[in-house]
Order: sequence, then C-alpha cells, then structure tokens
Amino acid sequence: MMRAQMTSASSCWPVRNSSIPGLVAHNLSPPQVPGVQSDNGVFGSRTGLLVECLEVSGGSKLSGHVGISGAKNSALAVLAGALCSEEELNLKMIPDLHDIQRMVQVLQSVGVKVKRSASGLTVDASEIVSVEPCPEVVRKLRASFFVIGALVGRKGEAVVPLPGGCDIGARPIDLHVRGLRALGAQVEIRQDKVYARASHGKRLVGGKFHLDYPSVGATETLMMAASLADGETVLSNVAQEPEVVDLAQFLISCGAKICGVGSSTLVIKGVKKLHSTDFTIIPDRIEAGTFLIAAAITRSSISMSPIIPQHMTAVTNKLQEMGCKLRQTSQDSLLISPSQLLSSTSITTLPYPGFPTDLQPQFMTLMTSCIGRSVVKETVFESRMRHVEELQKLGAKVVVNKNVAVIRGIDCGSSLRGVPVTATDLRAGAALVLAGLAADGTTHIEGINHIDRGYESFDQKLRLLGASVERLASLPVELVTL
Ligand SMILES: CC(=O)N[C@H]1[C@@H](OP(=O)(O)OP(=O)(O)OC[C@H]2O[C@@H](n3ccc(=O)[nH]c3=O)[C@H](O)[C@@H]2O)O[C@H](CO)[C@@H](O)[C@@H]1O
Ligand SMILES: C=C(OP(=O)(O)O)C(=O)O
Repeated sequence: MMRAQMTSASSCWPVRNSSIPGLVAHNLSPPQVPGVQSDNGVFGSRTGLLVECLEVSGGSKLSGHVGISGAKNSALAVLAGALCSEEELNLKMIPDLHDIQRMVQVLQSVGVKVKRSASGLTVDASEIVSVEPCPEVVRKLRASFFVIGALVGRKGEAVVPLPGGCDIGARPIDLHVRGLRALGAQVEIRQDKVYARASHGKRLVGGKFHLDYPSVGATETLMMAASLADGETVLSNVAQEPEVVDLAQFLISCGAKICGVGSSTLVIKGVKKLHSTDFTIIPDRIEAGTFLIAAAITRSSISMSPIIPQHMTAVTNKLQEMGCKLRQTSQDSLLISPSQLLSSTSITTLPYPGFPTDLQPQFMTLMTSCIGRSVVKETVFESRMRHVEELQKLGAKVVVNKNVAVIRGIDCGSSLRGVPVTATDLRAGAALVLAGLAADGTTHIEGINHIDRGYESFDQKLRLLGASVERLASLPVELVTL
C-alpha cells in the first residue's frame, strides 16, 4: 500500500530528458538530468534523495528505429583490461550507464585518468598508485572484481573486495581464485577481501587451468592476468561469449598474444607490457534482444542497428519459431515484424552460443502473450526467477518448480493488467517494463536503479519508438510521511 502511494502520480513528478541527441549508435551523448551533478566528472548521473520509478501505460504500438549502445558487459571487461596497458587508450561505444560510471570510479580510485572524448573515453593507466580499488564502489557491481587479474598481472599484487552485481545466485569467485593460483599467485580471502600476490618476484608465471564451468568473469580475469605473466598459459573450457571475445580482441590490439579466441581453449603467451590502442566495443546483444522482445510483445514492427546478427542467433531463432518475421536490412541492422498470434516455445539458458540467461526474464514476459504453454529452464544462475512473483502480480500465470517455469499464454489464463511492481534486478526490471507495454492500464515500476545499472537511456529510447513510458520522481516514503 505504501508502495502504491509512493508511486502514485500525485506524489511523483516527471523527470524527462528533453531528447537523446542523435539516437544513432556511435553518436550517443550522455544523457543529463537537469540539476543533477555528475559524481565522477565523466558522465551525468542521477543521485540524491529522489527515488525514481517508471510509469508505463500499456497498449501503444511501437514504430521506427532504435540505436543499440555498446555492450555493457564488454565495456566493463575492457575497462578492467585497460589496467593492463601502460599507454593511453581510446575506447569507443562505451555506453553511459551506472555500472560503467562505477567502473570508471573503480579505475580512478587506483590512479587511472579517464576522460570523455567526442567518441568515447580516453583511459590513461600509465600510473597505478594503489592496488586496492575503493571497496564501496567495487561492492556495487560484479565486473569490478575482474580488475584483480589486471592488477596482479601488472603490479604483482591486488586487494579487491568481494563484488556486488545482480542478486541472482550465490555467484562465488572460486574459479577466479583457483585460476590465479595456477598462475603462481598466493591468494587468500580475509574479511570479504581477496588478497592476491605473485609469488615469483613481481610477476605471475604461465600455467595450465581448466575451468569446471565456462565462467565469463573468470575467463576474463585469467585472460588479463595471463597476458602479463612470464611464459605460456593454457586455459581450457573457457567462456566463448561475444563479450569475452571482445576483451580478447582488445588485449590483442594492445599487444597481447592470445590464440584460440572464440574457442574453448585459449593459449596465451605473456608479454612484458601492453601498449596504446583505439578500440570500439561491440553492440549490446542483450539490449538489442530486449528491444526485439518489446516489438514482439506489442506486435509492432521496428528496426535496430548496429547489431552483430551472429551474436543473436539463439534469440532470433526462438522469435522466428514463435511467429516473428526477422529481416536483416543491412550487414548490421535488423527489422522485426511479429504476427498477431505468437505460439508458445521453450528455452533453456546456457553459456554462449546457448540462449543467454540475461534475456530469460524478458523472454518469459513475452511468453505470457503467446498461445499455449511455454517452458523456461534456467541453468546458469540458481536464483534467477525472482521476476516471476512480480509478473504474477501483473496477472501472468506462471508456476515455478526449482529452476523450471511453466508459463500459460493468453488462451490459458495469462492476462496482464497494470499494478505497482518492483524490479529485483537488472533484467527483471527490463522484463517488467516489457510487461507494462503489453498490459492493460498503467504499471508503476520501482527499483529502476537496477535498470539504470545496465541500459543506456532505456525509457527515452522506448519513448522515441512511441511507447508511453514516464520517469517519475518522488521523495522516499519515509521523508514524505515525516
Ligand atoms: C559483468 C558481466 O559480464 N556479467 C555477466 C557475466 O557474469 P559472471 O561473470 O558473474 O557470470 P559467470 O559466467 O561467472 O557465472 C556463471 C555461473 O558460474 C558460476 N561461477 C562463476 C564463477 C566462479 O568462480 N565460480 C562459479 O561457480 C556462477 O555462480 C554462475 O552460476 O556472465 C553471466 C553469464 O553469462 C551474465 O549473466 C552476466 O551478465
Ligand atoms: C547479471 C547481469 O549483470 P551483473 O553480472 O553485472 O550482475 C546482467 O547484465 O544481466
């Protein structure tokens, strides 16, 4: 009840950026919220006492073109990798979102100079003054932990707190730790901090390590560490996600010697130092997938670019199977035209090239609007079903048994209608916005700080496509009721 009051239009007011200058990819300038100071001097940011929520009115058709931003998870890994290089780097297609702002703060806390340039960021890690990044910031995101590989590779030691990130499972760091030990590091965990030190003087040494699970983060951490180790490292059963490949390409462009990129085994010959580069981050396949689902759930036709079609095969195949027509209109752009009636399907989340876990909540939402029963099996994270409870509040008929959800479509009881809901994590938040687009009436979504962590200008991009999405701000309940 308190939540409903807090998000009602009477206690909230719109916070709308006037426009997104050039909603064409490669040219997205940082959104500024009037009157709000940047907290790191690099991007605009939304801070202070205001609590924001999104008000989504369902039923609008979408149309037009949406520009896809650079991939969050690739940009975060590349920013961690920037610590490996002793020369200035020019990074393009870095999205402006909260996790990136925090990652910049992590780098700044160890002495890295970061500036916004016309096309992206320049990063100068020539002088690293500390091997212990700011714990408060590290604890706010997951990718901050990946700096441990770069720091211990470059400086011979690192002290990094256990990271934050989406609350979707236990998310241990054992593979990072065991992999660093295989490269000759002594690693201890004391009071929520990981202490790593190269035992052979100041440098790691090449070694062999088999990952029990193809962890994205552990592969990235170890790739960075091995790039600056003495001798050869062989990493087997590594993650093959496009973002992992992008980090490898970035390190190679700085002078790293990495073979087997995109396969399950990497052979890395360590080099003494890495040099400068100009590097462009790949487009965000998860953001693109979210907009494809936005079009499908509203039965609307939209186009998007830039995308890399082969990164999206698992998702586009499923959409086609359900009845969406997809056409590649150029090498890097895609047009989606869904049928009015979409049929049910099943998905199982898996490491790449399997169906991405980061699109599971959004896809589940789409399934509520299909004909028939769909099934979702989540195999990557053990607690990534928290959006189900919120979807149920909106009228979705979903039953969960451990890691399997059965979703009833519109012919068997699902019928979405707007109510107040709360985003529990990043993709859960996106899923609720998508549900709001298709629901009858108005959906208020709280907890949108999660969405801002990982989507650049999500509500603005949706508005430009014709969606009715307003960002409302209010004082927190405890202050309103004082
Ligand atoms: C910032 C970033 O890039 N985040 C992505 C990255 O997260 P992240 O790198 O955290 O994901 P991982 O691939 O490491 O995790 C996958 C599975 O491996 C387990 N695991 C991982 C490491 C470890 O040391 N031990 C262990 O058991 C995890 O608990 C999880 O069950 O990949 C995930 C899987 O594609 C995505 O959902 C996240 O968006
Ligand atoms: C899980 C995600 O991010 P993180 O790993 O940063 O929590 C995500 O991007 O969906």
